[in-house]
Amino acid sequence: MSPITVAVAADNAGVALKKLIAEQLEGDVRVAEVLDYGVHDDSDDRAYPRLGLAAAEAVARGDADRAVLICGTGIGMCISANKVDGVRATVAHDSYSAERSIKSNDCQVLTMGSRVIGPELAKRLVDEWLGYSFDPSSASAAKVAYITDYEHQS
Ligand SMILES: O=C(CO)[C@H](O)COP(=O)(O)O
Repeated sequence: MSPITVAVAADNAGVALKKLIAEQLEGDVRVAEVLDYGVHDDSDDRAYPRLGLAAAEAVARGDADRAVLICGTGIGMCISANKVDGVRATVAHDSYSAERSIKSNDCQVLTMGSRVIGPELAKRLVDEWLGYSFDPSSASAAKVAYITDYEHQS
């Protein structure tokens, strides 16, 4: 896989973890570029959908290949990102879910909760997650296509 562009975003609950994840991504040879959609410090109290939607829209436009979004639980970021056409987002705080989010579901967006997961585990999951890719010839592809078809109907 050639190096990819990863968007990151967080609300003020997740900004400290986002900084750690962004630093790790910037030092990873599998990542060509990190696009940071904010917030940049915890005095910025913009609500999570504003940040998460901006990053998810970057994925939908093709400006980013993937995104890592962080709030207190990861849930609000996940709900927000999934509202953007063509974006599949998941909360994952364990290795197996992070893996299957790519291999089964072709998710472009991983969300995590800074109040749920510790920084070292979060960094490890992101490292593993970068190593997975979706196989469009797999049996999972038709299942994901069903979701995309539904999205295009509405
Ligand atoms: O975790 C969040 C949303 O899922 C966010 O960081 C905090 O949201 P709040 O509990 O509504 O303030």
